[in-house]
Order: sequence, then C-alpha cells, then structure tokens
Amino acid sequence: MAFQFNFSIEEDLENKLIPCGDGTLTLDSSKEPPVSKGQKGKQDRKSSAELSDLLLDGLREGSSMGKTASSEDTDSPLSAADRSGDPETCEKQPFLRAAKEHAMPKDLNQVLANKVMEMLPGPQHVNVAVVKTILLKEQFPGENIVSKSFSSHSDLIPGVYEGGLKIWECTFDLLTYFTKAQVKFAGQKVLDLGCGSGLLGITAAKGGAREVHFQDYNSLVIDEVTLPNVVANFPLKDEGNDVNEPDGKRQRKSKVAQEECKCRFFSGEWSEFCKFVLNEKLFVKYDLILTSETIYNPDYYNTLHETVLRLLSRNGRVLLASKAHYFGVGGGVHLFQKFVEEMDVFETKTLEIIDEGLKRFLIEVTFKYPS
Ligand SMILES: C[S@@+](CC[C@H](N)C(=O)[O-])C[C@H]1O[C@@H](n2cnc3c(N)ncnc32)[C@H](O)[C@@H]1O
Repeated sequence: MAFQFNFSIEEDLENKLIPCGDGTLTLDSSKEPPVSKGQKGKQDRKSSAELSDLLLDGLREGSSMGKTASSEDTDSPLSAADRSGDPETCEKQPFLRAAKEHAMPKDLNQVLANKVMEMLPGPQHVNVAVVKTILLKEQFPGENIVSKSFSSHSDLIPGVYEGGLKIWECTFDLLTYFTKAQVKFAGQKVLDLGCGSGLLGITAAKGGAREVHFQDYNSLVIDEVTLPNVVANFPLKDEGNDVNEPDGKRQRKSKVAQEECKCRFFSGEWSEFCKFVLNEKLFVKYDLILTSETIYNPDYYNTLHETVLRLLSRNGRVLLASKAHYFGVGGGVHLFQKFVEEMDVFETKTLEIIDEGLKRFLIEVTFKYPS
C-alpha cells in the first residue's frame, strides 16, 4: 500500500531541520532551501528523505519528552480563539482543550497549498511532517505549537502540544501489523485516536472502513497534517497523482472518496472529544480504535481509559502501539497494562513485541465481558 505524505514548508525558508544529539531538532540556516509544490518534479527527492531519516534518528536516540507548560503561556489551551466546547469547564481545568470538529474544506487545492508531497512505497518507510515556525506564527497565533516545541527542545509539551506533528515510530509497527495479521477494516467504524499524521485511519479507510474519525489534541495538527494527508490520499486513490487539476474535478473526486468512507476530523482533549461526539443524538460507538504512542503520560491514563470505555462498542477492540517506556514522562506499556488491570473493565493481550533497542509493543484491548 502506498501513502501520500505532505510536508508544509514555507517557500522562502532557507533553513533545514537538523537533529541534536539529544533527539531534539534545530534549524540550520546553512542548508539548501526545501522543495516547494511547484518545483516538486525537478527537485532531488533525497533531501526530504534525508531529512526524514535524520529526524527519525533523532527520535530513536531518545526524545526529550515531558517538559511542563509554563503557566505564563500566552498560547495556552485556553486560547479563546480555539474554544468551542464548554468554556467554563475549560477555565477551571486548564489542560482541557475544548473539542471541535474540523470540516473538510471545499477547496482542496487550498488544503494542499504549500505542501510537499511524497509517495511512500510502504509502511516500512519513514517520513515526517514539518511545519515551519514563521508560517505558524503568522497563521495560527493561538496555537504556535511548533515554535514552542523548538524553543523548549521538546517533542511534546503536555497540555500545549502533544506530539502530533511528526510521525512516531510505533505507527509503522501498527501499519506493518495490519498487513501481517490481515486486519479487516471493511464495514467498520474506526477511530484513529491521537492521530497525528492520520496514517492508521487512512489505512483503515483504504481498507474499506465505513467511517473513520480522526482525533488529535491540537487543531493545528488536524488542519495542517491530518486533513492534508487524507485529502492527498483519497481523491487521488485510483486516479493518478496530479494535484494541479482544476478545482471542480478535485472536489468531485473528494466527494466520491467521502461517500465511500465518511471521514471526520476532531481536535481537543480526550474527555472533551468524548463529550462532543456523545452529544450527537445518533452517535454509534466505534468497532475499532487505533492508537499509537498515546500512553506516554500516566496522568492521562484515567481519561484515556474513560474515553475508550465510553466510545468503544461492547464487541469492539483497541489496537494500541507503544514503546516499553517513555523516559522523562514515565508512562509505558507495563504501567498502562497495570492500570487497565486495576480498573477491571478491559483485558489486554500482547500481540507483538518489537525488540529493537528500546522495546516496542502492540497490544489489543477488549472488554472483559463483551455483550
Ligand atoms: C506522541 S503523539 C503520536 C501521534 C501519532 N499517533 C503517531 O504515532 O505518530 C500523541 C498523540 O496523542 C494525542 N494525545 C495525547 N494526549 C492526549 C490527550 N490528553 N487528549 C487528546 N489527545 C491526546 C495527541 O494529539 C498526539 O497526536
């Protein structure tokens, strides 16, 4: 299966991201400028592939997770521009970023503007979504998460940025597992929980899921990474790779794709997302929840557990991918499994252990007593 990816890089940017030894990223202005959409065919694809590899290497060396958000943070989750749930609740609990739904924009060319797209031949390949800091400052004053991430030298900042801008390693483990275990998506209602790039949900949709919902903490991630990736993958699924087609034609194709598998996009903190979707009169629970690298922070286990409890259908299952341990934040597979055991609602089964350096796990979570 092939994926289309997008990078969002401002065209006049003459900087290139390079990893520091500690797994963080920095900007190196001595490097060549990145590829723009218009130049795509002429450019040396190696540069973005190299960039991806560099970034992944940085990730493998160990990420500096777990920095706490400053209380003086002007772009806090309470930013009025980003509020659409219950403001009072959010006011009292500063880390409850309100949930909202992101509509599929009509103008798909706009979604793909300033994006550099690459075809990935398969799930073994690695790629990274990068959004340039200055571009974000101008366009997203309420959620300038990338510059915060850079300035704090962190892959995530709890309560501010939860890591969705890049593709985390375990996503690829799950993708490989889908193929190996011939996971069936046909006819299922699927949730890509903490979706980031959305590759898990995209795979489910390509596999015939009847409906796929994408959720990420950060609305910027949905707008700039998830949505463009879905748009890039769906309309072009069977019909070539030309993003420069007339608007009308692309919109028609997108509609076709949407009718095949209804995709919806949500941002916000898990409990807020939960409230948001359960508010819908005709809400139907998910048959399958896919989630990668979302159990790094033990502080979130309660909410995560509650979310799955409320949103998973009784006979449904969760496929979860995670590293054994997340240094700096303290979460990991064993701690999560212990938590689940203590709650006594679900049972977990280890599907696979990937024993390369820091162990990674794929686990299945199901109701202990399905109906
Ligand atoms: C480390 S990233 C992983 C992204 C993606 N699944 C991957 O593997 O590339 C963790 C993701 O979980 C989501 N997340 C983590 N904690 C969350 C919370 N408390 N509420 C909502 N989303 C959360 C974030 O949106 C973020 O994208």
